[in-house]
Amino acid sequence: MGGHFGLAPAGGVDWAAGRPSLLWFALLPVGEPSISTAPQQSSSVGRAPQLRLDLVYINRPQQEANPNHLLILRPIHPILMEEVVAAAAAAAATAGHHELACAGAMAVLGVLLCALIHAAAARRRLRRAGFDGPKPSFPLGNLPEITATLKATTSKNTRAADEDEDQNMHARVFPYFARWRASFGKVFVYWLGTEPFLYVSDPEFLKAATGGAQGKRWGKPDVFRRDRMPMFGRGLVMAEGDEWARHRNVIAPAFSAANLAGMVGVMAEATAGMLDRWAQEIVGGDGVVDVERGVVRNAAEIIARASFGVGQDDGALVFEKLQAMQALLFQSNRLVGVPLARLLHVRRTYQAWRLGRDIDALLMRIIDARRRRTSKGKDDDLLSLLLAAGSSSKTGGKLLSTRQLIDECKTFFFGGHETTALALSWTLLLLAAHPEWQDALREELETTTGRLTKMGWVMNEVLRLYPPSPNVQRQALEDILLPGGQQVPRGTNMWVDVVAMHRDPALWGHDAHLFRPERFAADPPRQHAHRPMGCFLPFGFGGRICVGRICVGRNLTAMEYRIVLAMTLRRFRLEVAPQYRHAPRVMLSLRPSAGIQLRLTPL
Ligand code: HEM
Repeated sequence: MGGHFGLAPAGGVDWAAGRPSLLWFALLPVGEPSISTAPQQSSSVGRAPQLRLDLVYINRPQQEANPNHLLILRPIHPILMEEVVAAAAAAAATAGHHELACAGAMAVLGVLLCALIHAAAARRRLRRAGFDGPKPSFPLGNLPEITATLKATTSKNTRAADEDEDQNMHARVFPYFARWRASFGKVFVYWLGTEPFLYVSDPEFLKAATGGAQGKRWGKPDVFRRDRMPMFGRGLVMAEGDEWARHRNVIAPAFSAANLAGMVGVMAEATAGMLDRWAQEIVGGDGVVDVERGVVRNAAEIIARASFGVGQDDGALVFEKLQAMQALLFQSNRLVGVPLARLLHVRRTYQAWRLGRDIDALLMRIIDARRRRTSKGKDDDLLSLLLAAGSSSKTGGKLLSTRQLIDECKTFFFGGHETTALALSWTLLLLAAHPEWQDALREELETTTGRLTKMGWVMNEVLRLYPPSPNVQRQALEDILLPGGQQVPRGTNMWVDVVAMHRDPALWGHDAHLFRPERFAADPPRQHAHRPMGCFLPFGFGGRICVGRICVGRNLTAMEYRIVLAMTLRRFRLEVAPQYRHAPRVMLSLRPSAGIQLRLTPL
């Protein structure tokens, strides 16, 4: 893909005169003397070196009287080309009215062409490397098949979390992957728009591709970065390289067990409130409550209070706006990877941007207020711990900037509450369907003062069957050579199908679909001889894992899980309500899309 490509109006049409027809444009190689001589004027627009778009006005010697405008496009990554469109529009805004329209049309065409060239080249490289997969179309890739298969599956909700009915959970939440897996195996390539994704549900392949030194060759996919920017900013989830390592070093100690102990009170108080509301709700009724709604709301409140406090300053308002943003972003059914698809969601993007701006301003006020009073040591939330950590000698005195602190607060909120809430919600459902495990956990709570072993097994088993993060993604930062000789080209995304791996009978046995927490007693997932490493990935893998040598979220999740579950089991007996419909669905997370209705009987 060396050199440039030029877009020039064919047939001598002078589009600068305001009568361009997009169909007339032809792709011409630039660099031939007859075309690229004597540029009269050149404007380079774009914000980063790889985003260069040169609008070059040339005079062909043989067409002195009819100057053509030539747009030179460097073959850059198509996702970045959306930036180019924005930049081109900005540049064109300084020109006359019709020039604006022409520049816009040229830019759109340029983006599409660039994406087409890029996708075709990537497809060739992947096929050469031996990766097969369903045939994509341009510019949607395999999205039409994904949408059609999903539509055909959604009506098949079953009544309860009965294991036999749930045997095909993977095919229910990822019907397209199940179908392609049957044709192409556990590793194949599919396309979201013009973005190639290496689908992986084979732990051996995953280990070969990302284990050891290979791990550093993978980053977070660009294609999701922009979509998730309003949620995570440039916080830990999205940061890369040295910046990521620095953030992680500052943040990790704030999540230590000792620091989190100060949050037990917050968790217990919020949970008591939730249980009181449930107790009131069932008085005089049929005893049925949608526990998922309550648990999600409770977890959001806990993480907001634990992160930046909601009882003072503008905390409550930030919490409200973060929730509004989450609702907004969840609605969006984006055409991921499709060039220019963002332009179809302009209103929503604008709303998210405005909410983001308000949230940032409020958080900035909170941080400023904290900076003024940290010396008094009044607050024990994560924000204060981070402010304190930044000034400690252990971190080399490196403070996170206000901007970075804002992004981390948002990251904790979006990364931390829903995952924990979903783990708890699915747990309540499975315990309601398995009263013997409710009894076992109650007994453990009565008799044990230390480690709650059985509760640990239950948590692992729930995360295996219903992983709140049903997939983990990466993008190759460079060409990656696999031990078998295959090469994954730079820029290829990887989509690790956690649900498929967690429910694969070849990895977990013929009862893989059954709720059997005791399998984690005899068989800890990372130690069993016949089970490959990396077949249990609820928190991701490698350096970016949520639960790693340096813990980020696990301590908080584990503590909240224990507190909420213990308090709930002590207060109520749980049964699956007749109105419950089992409808697990992937909406970023793996959610019970019709809620979780349980009958609660006070104990
Ligand atoms: C059951 C609960 C949770 C689950 C299932 C979960 C899952 C995950 C997953 C799958 C990843 C991506 C890992 C990868 O790319 O390999 C991740 C990363 C992350 N999680 Fe969690 N998480 C949970 C709880 C939390 C909590 C409570 C917090 C913080 C308040 C949190 C903060 C983060 C952060 C900051 C990252 C990015 C780490 C990095 O890139 O270095 N998570 N989590």
